[in-house]
Amino acid sequence: MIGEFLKLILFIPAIFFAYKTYKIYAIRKKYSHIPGPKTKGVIGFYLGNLSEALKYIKGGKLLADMMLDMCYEYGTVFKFQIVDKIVVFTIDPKAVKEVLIDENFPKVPEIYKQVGFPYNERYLGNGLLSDTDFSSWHKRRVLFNHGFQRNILLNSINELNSEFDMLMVRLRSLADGKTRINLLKEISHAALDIIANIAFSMNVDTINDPNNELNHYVYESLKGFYRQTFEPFLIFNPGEWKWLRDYKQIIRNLRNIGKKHIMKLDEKFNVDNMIDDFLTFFVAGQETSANTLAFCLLEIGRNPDVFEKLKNEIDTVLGSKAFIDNEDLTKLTYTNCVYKETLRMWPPIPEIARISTKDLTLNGYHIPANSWIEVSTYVSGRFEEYFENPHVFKPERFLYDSTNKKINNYTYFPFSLGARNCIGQNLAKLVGKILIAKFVQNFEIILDPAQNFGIIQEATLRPADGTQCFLLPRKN
Ligand code: HEM
Repeated sequence: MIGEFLKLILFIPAIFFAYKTYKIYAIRKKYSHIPGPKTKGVIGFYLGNLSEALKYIKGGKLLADMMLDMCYEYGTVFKFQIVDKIVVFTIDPKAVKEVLIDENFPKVPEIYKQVGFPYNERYLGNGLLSDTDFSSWHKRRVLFNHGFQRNILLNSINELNSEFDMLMVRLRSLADGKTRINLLKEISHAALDIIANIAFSMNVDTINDPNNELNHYVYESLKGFYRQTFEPFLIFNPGEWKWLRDYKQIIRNLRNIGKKHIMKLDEKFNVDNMIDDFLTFFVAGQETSANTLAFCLLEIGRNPDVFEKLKNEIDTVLGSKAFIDNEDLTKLTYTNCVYKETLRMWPPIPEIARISTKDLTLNGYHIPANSWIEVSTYVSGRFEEYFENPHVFKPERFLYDSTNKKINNYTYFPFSLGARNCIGQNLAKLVGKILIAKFVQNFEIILDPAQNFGIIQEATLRPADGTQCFLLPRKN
C-alpha cells in the first residue's frame, strides 16, 4: 500500500515534468525561425535566457540594456526565452506602429492582473491602467479623455503655479548650500498634491506634511506591489504571512480614502470602479512624473552647458515673473526640449508588452497569433541608428530647425502610442515644464558627488539615490 502511494507521489511530478518539457520543446520549435540569443545546454533548454538576464540585473543594468545589446547582435526583431515563455522583441519603427496602433493589440492579462488584484485583493482593480477588456476600458476612457485635454488642464494653471510656488518656498528654506536635499522625494510630494488637486479637487499638503495618510498609503501600497512582483514566492513562506496581511490592509485603507472622497462627489457611477480609477491616477501619475523630473534635474546638474542655456531662455521669457501662463509656456522651446530629452534617455516606463491576437509578419518574420510582443522606447532611444550619440544628453536634437530632421514617432514614445497611450501625458508635460522653469528661476544646483548615479527599475525607472544635491538661491 505504502509502495503504491510512493509510486503515485513520484509519478505526479514526473508527469508534470514531462508536460513542461514538451511545452518548452513545442514553443521553442514554433519560434525557431526568429533570430535571438542561443540557450546553453539542458539548463538553457528549461530556463532559456534567464541567467543572462540575471547577470545584467546583478551588474546594475536593466533588462532593457540586454535588449539593446541584442538589437545590435540580432537585429530589430528578435526573440528570447524566459523559462517557458518566448517573447518577441522589436524596435523596428514599422513593427512598433503595427503592434501599438494599427492592430491595437491588447495588454497582457498576466501582467495587469498583478496590479489589479494582487493576492486577490482589489488594488487598481479594473482601473484604466489595468483593465485588459477593451470594451469596458473604452467606455471609461471616453469619459475621462475630456478632462485631460491640454486646453481643459490650462483652466487649472493657477493651481499648478501655486503648488509649485509652495515647493519653491520649501526648497528655499533648505537652500543654504550645506543641507543635502533628496529632490526626488520633494518632487514626489508636489506631484501627489497636484494629482489630488487637479484630478479630484482634493486639498492635500504633502509638501509640508509628508506623513499625511494619502501619501503614506500610496507609498506603502507601491512598496508592497514591488515586493510581490520581485518576490513571487513569498506567499509560500509562513514567515511572510503577517507582511501579507498588513499589505492587504494598506490597500484597503487606501481604497477607503478613495471611497470617502468619491461619496462626497455624489457620483452616479459604480463606486468600486471609481475607486479603481482614483487609485490608478495616483499610482500611474505620481511616480512617473516625479521620477522624470528627478532625472531631468540630475541631467541639469551634470550638464552645466544645458543649465546655462536653460537659464538664458527662462530669464529672457520670464525674468523674475513668478506666475507662468500658457503664453510663457509656448515660448519655452529649449525647456521643452530638455524635458523631451530626459524622457528619451530615462523613460520611467521603459518597456510595453502586448499579446498578438492574429498572425502577422514583422520585418519579414512570421509571428504566430498569441505571441507576447515587447516594444521599448528606452531601447529605441538609445539605438545608434535612430539617435546619433545616444548616450549624450543633447536637448537640441528635439529642436526642429533646418539642421535637424524630425524624430520618428515610432522610435520615441515615452507615453506609449495608440488607444492605450498615457491619458495623463498633457498634465505630465505641463507639470514638467512649469517645475523646470520655476526651479531654474530660483536655484543653482550642486549635485552631491557622493551619490550613486545608478538607476533602479521597480515598476518604474528612477535614479537610485533620488537626485541628492545642495541648492543655493540664484542671485538675480
Ligand atoms: C512623465 C510622466 C508619465 C509617463 C512617462 C507616463 C507613461 C505612461 C505609459 C508608457 C503608459 C502606457 C502603459 C502601458 O501600456 O502599460 C501610461 C498609461 C497611463 N498613464 Fe501615464 N505616464 C506619465 C504620467 C501620468 C500622469 C500624470 C497620469 C495621471 C494623473 C497618468 C495616468 C495614466 C493612466 C491612467 C494610464 C493608463 C491609460 C489607459 O490605458 O487608458 N500618467 N502612462
